[in-house]
Amino acid sequence: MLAVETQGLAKRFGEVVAVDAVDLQVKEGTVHGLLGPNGAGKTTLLAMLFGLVRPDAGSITLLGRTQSHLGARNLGGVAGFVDGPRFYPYLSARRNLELLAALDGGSAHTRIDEAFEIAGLAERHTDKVRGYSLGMRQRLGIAASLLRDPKLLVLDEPTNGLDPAGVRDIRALIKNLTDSGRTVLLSSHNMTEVEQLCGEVTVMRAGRIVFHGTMDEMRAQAPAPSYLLHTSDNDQAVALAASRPQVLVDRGPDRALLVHARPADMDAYAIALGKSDIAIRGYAVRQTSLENLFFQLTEDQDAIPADQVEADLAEAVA
Ligand SMILES: Nc1ncnc2c1ncn2[C@@H]1O[C@H](COP(=O)(O)OP(=O)(O)OP(=O)(O)O)[C@@H](O)[C@H]1O
Repeated sequence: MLAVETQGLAKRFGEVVAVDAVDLQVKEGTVHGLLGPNGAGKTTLLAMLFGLVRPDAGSITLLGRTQSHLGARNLGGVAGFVDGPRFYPYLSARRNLELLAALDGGSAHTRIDEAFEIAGLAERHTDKVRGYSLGMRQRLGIAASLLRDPKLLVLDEPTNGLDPAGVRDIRALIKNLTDSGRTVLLSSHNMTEVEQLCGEVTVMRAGRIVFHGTMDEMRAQAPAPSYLLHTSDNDQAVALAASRPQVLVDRGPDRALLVHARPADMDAYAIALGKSDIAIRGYAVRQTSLENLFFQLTEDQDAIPADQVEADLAEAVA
């Protein structure tokens, strides 16, 4: 059963094609990452799911109900936020949730205390939202979504702009929520975040889907990671790599070498450097293999169909 299914979904703003014939499939009970760089069309796609933006073409089915002409009216079981949650800053967090619960009706008001508890805001529920940090506002946004006891939670870049502690707290909160079997659709431009939280992923570029699959399928397609290496003798280090086809070495920034290699090949190369009396003075992962794949998928100049990208990657890996 699919929690979200779109078919041929499209939206353009004047000359800009924001979303282009997107078939998105999110399985029930999964945490699904919608990944893409700025401007890929994630927010527009999510706004269409909520009925906040009217599609030019295509259909949307949420929790088995087709939404194409119903707009925002038929969102039972669906909650979340697009483009950041919004609250009345001059009211307390509790008053904000009370107003939202009153709008939602039903049993929403009985979940207010629990929502504050889950979001880690129980101590601060009487504070005015004006005094909340960005991270607390994001958590309040998630608390507000929980009032609906949603089956499907849609979160648009919930860690955007947060400091490292804020990012950690939101990720921990999302992890907790997903343990309870909800479907979560999470948009992000951060590969590591999606890797940590999601089992499945859809990657968008310029309004189109360029990858869809499980994280394991993505890992299997990913190219080698890249490393920055500082050595005592770069010329000799480059010469040593010449006899190792699995290790590609370029000159990197700040007199570092940029090395592309699978971890086992990198280990063997590092050992060989030591045996040749070449000291390693610095060693850092520059991009993980998944980050490299993300850049490959999203940064090429010309639009390449998803099946072509996948075929190219499979060939490169083989
Ligand atoms: N209301 C609008 N009017 C005109 N253009 C828009 C509008 N909303 C989005 N766009 C354009 O549509 C494209 C997709 O934008 P969108 O915000 O959906 O991408 P995104 O992946 O969410 O990126 P970001 O992470 O920067 O929000 C961009 O080129 C954007 O400039």
